[in-house]
Amino acid sequence: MVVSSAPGKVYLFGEHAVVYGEPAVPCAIERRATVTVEERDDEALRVHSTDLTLDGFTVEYGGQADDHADVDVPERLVEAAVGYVDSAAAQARDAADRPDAGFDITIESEIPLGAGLGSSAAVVVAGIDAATRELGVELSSREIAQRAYEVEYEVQDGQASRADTFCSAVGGAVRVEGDDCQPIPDVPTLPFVIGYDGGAGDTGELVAGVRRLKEEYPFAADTVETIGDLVRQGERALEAGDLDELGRLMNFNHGLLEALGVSSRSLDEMVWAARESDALGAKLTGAGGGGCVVVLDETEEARTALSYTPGCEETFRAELDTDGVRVEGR
Ligand SMILES: Nc1ncnc2c1ncn2[C@@H]1O[C@H](COP(=O)(O)OP(=O)(O)OP(=O)(O)O)[C@@H](O)[C@H]1O
Ligand SMILES: C[C@@](O)(CCO)CC(=O)[O-]
Ligand SMILES: [Mg+2]
Repeated sequence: MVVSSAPGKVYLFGEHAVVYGEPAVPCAIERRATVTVEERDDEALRVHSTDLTLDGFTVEYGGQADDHADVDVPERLVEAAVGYVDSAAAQARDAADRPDAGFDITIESEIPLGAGLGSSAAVVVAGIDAATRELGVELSSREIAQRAYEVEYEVQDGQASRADTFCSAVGGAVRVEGDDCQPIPDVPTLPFVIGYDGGAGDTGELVAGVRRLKEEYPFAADTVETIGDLVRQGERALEAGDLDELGRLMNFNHGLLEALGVSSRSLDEMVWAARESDALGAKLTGAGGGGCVVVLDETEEARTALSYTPGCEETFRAELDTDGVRVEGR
């Protein structure tokens, strides 16, 4: 039995545009998905997730068994979850050259689902790490990132960047532009506050929506390029440790994401509440459509303002996590 964990992330800048080759800067946060993997005697896969909803679910298929046991959550959610886990298991079998290996997989995650904090990438990265180790193979974090990217690419219908998976695998703040993925050394302390509206967006659908908009309106394609310019400027601010400028650029980035149609009323309300509390900057994070905003604020004011915002269900501080994927136990 092997237990591995991997962090979720927020985007300082650049989500969506990164899918089209522009640079992006995601930062790993101290909220983790933990995946326990135990090899089985048969070829089946049994997936148990304790927190997909309050009650969780168990599903077993392949081999002898092919049933959905204790399914107390919508079938659609179970199918989406199984898509990622199934594909992560296939990557582990491939890496270990054990095409017939079966697994019992248990997922425990502190990362809200579909909320822009990279739950899918964290589950896949931790899952590949634990399953390969269980089969006696140790991959580097870059190899895990590559395989996890292949999973997201497959499940998101060929529309995924390397950003979430690379960030979750290596931890810290990273820069991703096309195939080029690099850790960013010496980042200043980034006082992140997260506001969560309790909702979710479907990453695959939101990415497809931006693609359609880009095809229909040339100025939407220009907006994507503008986000790339903004990210390059943001990288200079990050290097200089200029938090005021980072905040201004986050606000600008939110406006551009809003123009691309991936914000929502509750995300906008949280962004405005944070701005009015004099936070340095605020934007949605991840695919959007609902879920989380990330706020840069050194005080507790933004958090208080968010907690009084009708659409906001939960707030928390998010410290940068310098650890990527790691083994928690055997
Ligand atoms: N605890 C979990 N157990 C099982 N599957 C999970 C779990 N957490 C996430 N997933 C899988 O990841 C999917 C959510 O991924 P999606 O990419 O839509 O959102 P996200 O990764 O949370 O946000 P974003 O990609 O915007 O950062 C879920 O539908 C499910 O398939
Ligand atoms: C929207 C997106 O840019 C980030 C989702 O967290 C999609 C991706 O990079 O694959
Ligand atoms: Mg995701």
